[in-house]
Amino acid sequence: MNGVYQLPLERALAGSTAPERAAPATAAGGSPVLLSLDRVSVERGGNRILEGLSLDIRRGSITALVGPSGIGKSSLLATLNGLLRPASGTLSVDGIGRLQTPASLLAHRRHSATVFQEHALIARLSALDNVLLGLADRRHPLSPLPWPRALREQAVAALAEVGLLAKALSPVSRLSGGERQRVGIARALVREPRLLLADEPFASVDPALAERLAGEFQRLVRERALTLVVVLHQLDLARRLADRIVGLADGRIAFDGPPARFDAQAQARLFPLHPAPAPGQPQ
Ligand SMILES: Nc1ncnc2c1ncn2[C@@H]1O[C@H](COP(=O)(O)OP(=O)(O)OP(=O)(O)O)[C@@H](O)[C@H]1O
Repeated sequence: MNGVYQLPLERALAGSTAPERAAPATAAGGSPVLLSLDRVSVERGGNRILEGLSLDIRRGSITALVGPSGIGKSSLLATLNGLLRPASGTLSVDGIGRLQTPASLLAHRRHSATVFQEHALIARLSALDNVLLGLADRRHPLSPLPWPRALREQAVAALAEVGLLAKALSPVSRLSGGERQRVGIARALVREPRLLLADEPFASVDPALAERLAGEFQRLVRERALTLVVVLHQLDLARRLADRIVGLADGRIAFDGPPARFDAQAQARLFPLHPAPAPGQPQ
């Protein structure tokens, strides 16, 4: 019998398996820096796409990365995750230092998790098994054994956290778009990351659900003392969700400030081909 079906779901329902929460983060402005980019340049396919980016990301903050399609937002996210090595410049992480050695990269990646636009789930596997994949680096890659009980309980707790416990054993192919996105979020949360990266996490859900999920991200950041960097195309949502907006244009940071300062002019500078709508018009 697959170990999945022996799960102590009742315990999770009673909340007894929920991991201990860290203390809530303090206000973003006064929090220590978690991650620091110093004159980072990034190349893809031999082309330089980001040039000399310097950026401090504070603990407990929510940063929205915005900018035209193809400008390098996903590449910047992959750089923050340590998946993409800068062509020049340095990335430093609190408690680890400069990410220069394989060991420092591994330590950073262990504390990071990414939510992807297309969920990157395996449709034939259950929601629970997909969440467990988020813990793939916590056991031997060739292990033929069922997942250890402690990891399965962690996965159940992560599904409970996003309100999907009832669908834990359903194949992902039978879940709605919003439910799949929740599985993707649970798969990131199960890693108990301190840095959560999200690449257009609301791209395939309707506007009402996007609002709700954005609210859940805010709650998770607050309750789990997470730091969130999220790539968003929906600018209105970026304004409501984030406490800081970083806009990319021409390979550089063209805007960096609170949502209140991301006005129509700032928006028009980032998106010159798409003039800002008149006040009251949808974006
Ligand atoms: N694996 C890759 N190999 C080569 N070039 C790539 C690769 N991935 C992305 N690029 C190129 O790097 C540039 C930046 O891409 P990236 O996906 O980071 O942009 P983006 O701002 O996230 O775009 P979008 O908003 O459309 O998702 C683009 O010109 C893209 O074609």
